[in-house]
Amino acid sequence: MTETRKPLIAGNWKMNLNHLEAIALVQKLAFSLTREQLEAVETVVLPPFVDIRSVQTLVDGDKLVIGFGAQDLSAHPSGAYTGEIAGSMLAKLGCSYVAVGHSERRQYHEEGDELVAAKVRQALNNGISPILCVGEALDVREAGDHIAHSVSQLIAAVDGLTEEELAKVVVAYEPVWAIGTGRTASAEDAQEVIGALRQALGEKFGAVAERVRILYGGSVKSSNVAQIMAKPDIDGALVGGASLDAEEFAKIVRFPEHAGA
Ligand SMILES: O=C(CO)COP(=O)(O)O
Repeated sequence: MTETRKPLIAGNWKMNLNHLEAIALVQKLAFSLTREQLEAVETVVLPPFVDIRSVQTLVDGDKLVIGFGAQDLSAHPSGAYTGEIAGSMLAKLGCSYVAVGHSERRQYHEEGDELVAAKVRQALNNGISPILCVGEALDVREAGDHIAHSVSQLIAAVDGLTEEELAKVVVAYEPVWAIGTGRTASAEDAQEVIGALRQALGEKFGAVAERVRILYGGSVKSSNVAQIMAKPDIDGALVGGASLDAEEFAKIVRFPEHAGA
């Protein structure tokens, strides 16, 4: 974390919580966090598509300083793509962010680098910041190729963007072996890869790389977030399981207050 990039804590709910449960969670979150805390740390939820309209109504109605977005979007602008959701539809709902290239999409829906790049393009074309997820599986890490693998996923997805577009991208380093396993990467391991990601962006795009926020994701909890956030290149967290509990998620957002952690 550095003074120049605002910390971002985003909760990826995955396929959990219906729209009523979504309202309840966001309300609890709003009660648990002060305006100062929400202004110090940008706080975002990524609910399932069907919850977004309800979350939008609550956030707008109560003027909450909580952002929201989606977990995926179509690579196409509109048309005969049954079951898909266009970036323009998400923009109309007030989404500020959309996760792109999450390892669960790459793994279970066979999303490759080309498709991920097209989704990044669609997000930016609609004024939405993609949260671009990259990260290696266990076999890749054991082979010592985790940096090359993650850098390659990143560069493939941002190739061709302008500096101005890149500045709107949020990157999330999520090692697959740390997702939902309770096995968090050490803060040093996360910094190693995230530092390399920023360096690769710097080599390709120049100084704008210093403005790109790069998050860590994988078993982040209130008990480990402060150590992770203490690293210079880590600007926030993409939180899965722990974001489904309002009190725990609020504790994560309050990481600057975790004394001496
Ligand atoms: O995949 C993740 C967030 O996108 C991380 O999930 P967990 O926090 O449940 O490990």
